[in-house]
Amino acid sequence: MSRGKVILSLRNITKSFTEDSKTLKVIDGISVDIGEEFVAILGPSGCGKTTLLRIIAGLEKPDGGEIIFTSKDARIGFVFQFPTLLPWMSVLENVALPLRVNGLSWQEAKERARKYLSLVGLASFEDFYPRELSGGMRQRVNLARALAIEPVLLLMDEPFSALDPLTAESLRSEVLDLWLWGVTSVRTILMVTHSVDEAILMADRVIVLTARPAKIAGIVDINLPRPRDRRSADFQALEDKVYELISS
Ligand SMILES: Nc1ncnc2c1ncn2[C@@H]1O[C@H](COP(=O)(O)OP(=O)(O)OP(=O)(O)O)[C@@H](O)[C@H]1O
Repeated sequence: MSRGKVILSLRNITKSFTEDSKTLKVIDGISVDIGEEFVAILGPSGCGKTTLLRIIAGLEKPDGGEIIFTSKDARIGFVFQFPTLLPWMSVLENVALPLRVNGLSWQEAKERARKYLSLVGLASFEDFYPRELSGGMRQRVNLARALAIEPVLLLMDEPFSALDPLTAESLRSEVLDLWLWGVTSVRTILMVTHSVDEAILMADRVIVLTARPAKIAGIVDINLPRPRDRRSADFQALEDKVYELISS
């Protein structure tokens, strides 16, 4: 059961890729309702997690099935594993550019960009260039750029996996705080991860996918209060449950 009102329904999504006349079935009938919640998607390497996110984002077309956005405003933000910033543009311009493309004037776009840079703690770095920033700061810019389009749904594809452990940990709690405090437009987060720990630490529900072609192996509800304690017996019991599904 999704939490809050359903904002996105996936109905029997299927997808294959054909290369050199060989067909690779990647997604094999995924159906799930997603509400106003934080959902983590876990699954073996190469099972089709990124493909599923790309299908939801409209970057890839499914072969079959339906994606239904119930909200009239279906704006989607996307945070990739590696920040895709333009090296010749400043931090401010990188965040402002998609807004400009969406029809805002440069002045409006820059004002909005400043707001989101400040939310991710980069207010004083707007004139820096991507090469002058650490990996964690670049990922913050990436996040600000995704948030600045004021999406209802935020898709994140392994957003913390290229960062050192300490930076990853602080960015995880910042993302969670921004979402929990409701200071952005984001109501729903869908995050692909390889980490069971990260999924249970952050999400309301964890969707476990099977090996390719991906089907849903099971969905685990994470009803732990936040901030969560990794050392608690409840956390560890949930880890066991998720690992069981992964190896089933
Ligand atoms: N555009 C494409 N053309 C052909 N094959 C593709 C394409 N995109 C993905 N694939 C293949 O589909 C399969 C699933 O890829 P996908 O990136 O969705 O998996 P993943 O679960 O996100 O992987 P990982 O955990 O390693 O990040 C892989 O075998 C990949 O090589």
